Amino acid sequence: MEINTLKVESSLWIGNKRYRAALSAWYFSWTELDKKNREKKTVSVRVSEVIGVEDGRVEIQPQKKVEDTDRDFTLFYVKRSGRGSGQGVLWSLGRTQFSCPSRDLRDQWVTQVRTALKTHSPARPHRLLVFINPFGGKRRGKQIFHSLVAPLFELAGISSHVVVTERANQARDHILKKDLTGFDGVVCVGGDGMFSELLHGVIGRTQQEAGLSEHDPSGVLQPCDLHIGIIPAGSTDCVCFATVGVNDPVTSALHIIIGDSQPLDVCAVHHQSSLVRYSVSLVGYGFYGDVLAESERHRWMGPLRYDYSGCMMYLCNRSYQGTVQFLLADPGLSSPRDKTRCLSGCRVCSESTERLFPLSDSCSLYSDKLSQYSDQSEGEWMSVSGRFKCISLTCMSSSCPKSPLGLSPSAHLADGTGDLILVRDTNALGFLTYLHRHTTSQDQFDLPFVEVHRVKAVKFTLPPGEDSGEAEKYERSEQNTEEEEEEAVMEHPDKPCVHESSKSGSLQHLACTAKERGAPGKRKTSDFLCGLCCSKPPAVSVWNCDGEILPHTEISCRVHGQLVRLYARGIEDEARAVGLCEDSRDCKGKCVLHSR
Ligand SMILES: CCCCCCCCCCCCC/C=C/[C@@H](O)[C@H](CO)NC(=O)CCCCCCCCCCCCCCC
Ligand SMILES: Nc1ncnc2c1ncn2[C@@H]1O[C@H](COP(=O)(O)OP(=O)(O)OP(=O)(O)O)[C@@H](O)[C@H]1O
Ligand SMILES: [Ca+2]
Repeated sequence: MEINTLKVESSLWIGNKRYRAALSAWYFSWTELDKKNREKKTVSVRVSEVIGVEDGRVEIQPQKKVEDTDRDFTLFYVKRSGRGSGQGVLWSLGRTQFSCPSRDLRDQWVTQVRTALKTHSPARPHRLLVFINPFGGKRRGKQIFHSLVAPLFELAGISSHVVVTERANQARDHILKKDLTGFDGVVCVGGDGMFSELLHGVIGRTQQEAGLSEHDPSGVLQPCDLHIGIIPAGSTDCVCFATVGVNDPVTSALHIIIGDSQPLDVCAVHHQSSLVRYSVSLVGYGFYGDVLAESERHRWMGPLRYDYSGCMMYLCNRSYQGTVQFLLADPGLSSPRDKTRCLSGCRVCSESTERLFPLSDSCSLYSDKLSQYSDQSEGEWMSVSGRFKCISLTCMSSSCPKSPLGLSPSAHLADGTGDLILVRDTNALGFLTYLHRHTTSQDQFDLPFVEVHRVKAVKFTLPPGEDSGEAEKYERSEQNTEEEEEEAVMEHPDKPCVHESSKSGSLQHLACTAKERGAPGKRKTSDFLCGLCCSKPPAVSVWNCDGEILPHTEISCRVHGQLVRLYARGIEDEARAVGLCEDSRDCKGKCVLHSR
């Protein structure tokens, strides 16, 4: 065996085939040799993607089995196994058992691989704090963690402290208040709601420790060092999907183990001078707010509640008035319609890191954390007023299984901006076309009633005279439906349904009079839709903030570039990962991911 600081090399056997194996700072590779010592196929594994090495012949799936033979060792590593249902690459645990000519050589290989991991893959977590929501998604969080993730963490030598939550906000409060010494990161097993708890905990804790207030709408926030990992086990899993490209627990566990690090923009939502919530995905008013509010009444349906409520709210054909003001991002850097995708190693995001943290270097990324806003001129505020089907602000693409390219397919995970999508009032067919384009590769912004802007900040105000009775008012108007309906029948039996008289209402099948609809108590199930839609539609909607309803209508939002870091690497371009596409921008559309 040849050993020097950078290279280890020897002959090894896999089954009855002979190989020349080599370990360098970057790769562990093995090349098959024929009887005449001619080289055949080579397999290379990046050292950064080695999960672990064990003495003997070891299996961990479906159960751990160890055959402690003297001359063997087993290498575990990341194996790319196709594209799954998303845009990214599914990872699984690769395993190869090597036989050495002597025990001594076996021990040297094991020691050298472990040394290479420590030296050349130093950002891996050693200790993690894991929160499992036993009720998220299909209620499989505990099973997913214990059967799929824990064995991988154990193999990689990661110790995890597991908290199975007993109430909402327990994970957030734990991070805000408990001693976190020794933890390299926090992990949630659940959906976007659980991620949001960790996000609020980590940002809040970091600001507390830095002595900064979260309430100043124009204040600077301290970027967070504690990494967040997501093991997807929720209903939408949008954050996982948009940052990894698939929602697969094993893929996410492997990204956590190898210590991948993906910075993420965060939007802070304020009402007057207080912080309301943070968002990384959707801050949405109108349709998406209504869908969420409606879905909360049907939690028992599980993940299907969104489809059901989506159909209901679509049929209600509502729109809302308001004024949206926004601060444009530098159009010279990128555009929401430039047809690019933010992929692993994205140039726009890397250049943003340099711009946001100008004095940073690889050793101290946040050495000048607060300088990011010092030279930033605010720019000019633009304003758009009118009636909207929906208003969406998204800091990332917000791709998810329902919409594989997302709300804004060219949005960037870490460029310090968000995409503001304004969908003006239109007829039902127009809005259906807009929604449907989220499920195909057709451009959803190429519609006359849709506009999209890349922004740094947004403000929303209601029309003058429309008092901002806030979200409770919306709730009341929804709850009072039955009483109001009863009154309508008694007082105005022939009053037409709002859709019948509505200018844009193409939902003629819903047109009916109050008398035809009948009093709520006597209504047939088939009348339910009319009950939902034909009561006086609320003049004010609610804001959906990453799946939570906000308690205020008039809000201001500001994007904080790269405020948190996830154990992820962005969406891997499969072609690039296997060496077909070296540059995500220069593949000339030949690879699958850039052919859109
Ligand atoms: C004709 C088919 C149209 C399909 C349209 C699909 C559009 C899908 C767009 C998904 C956008 C997800 C944005 C991410 C939001 C997350 O931060 C948040 C937290 O998890 N999720 C939700 O708020 C949960 C929000 C979930 C929204 C689901 C909306 C479903 C709409 C279905 C409309 C069907 C109309 C059919 C008419 C006959
Ligand atoms: N033990 C618990 N009991 C009740 N609620 C909880 C508990 N633990 C966490 N929660 C809350 O449940 C909400 C939903 O959880 P989660 O995001 O994991 O699953 P989900 O139903 O799939 O939601 P999403 O649609 O956001 O993906 C979260 O907002 C979280 O605060
Ligand atoms: Ca962004």
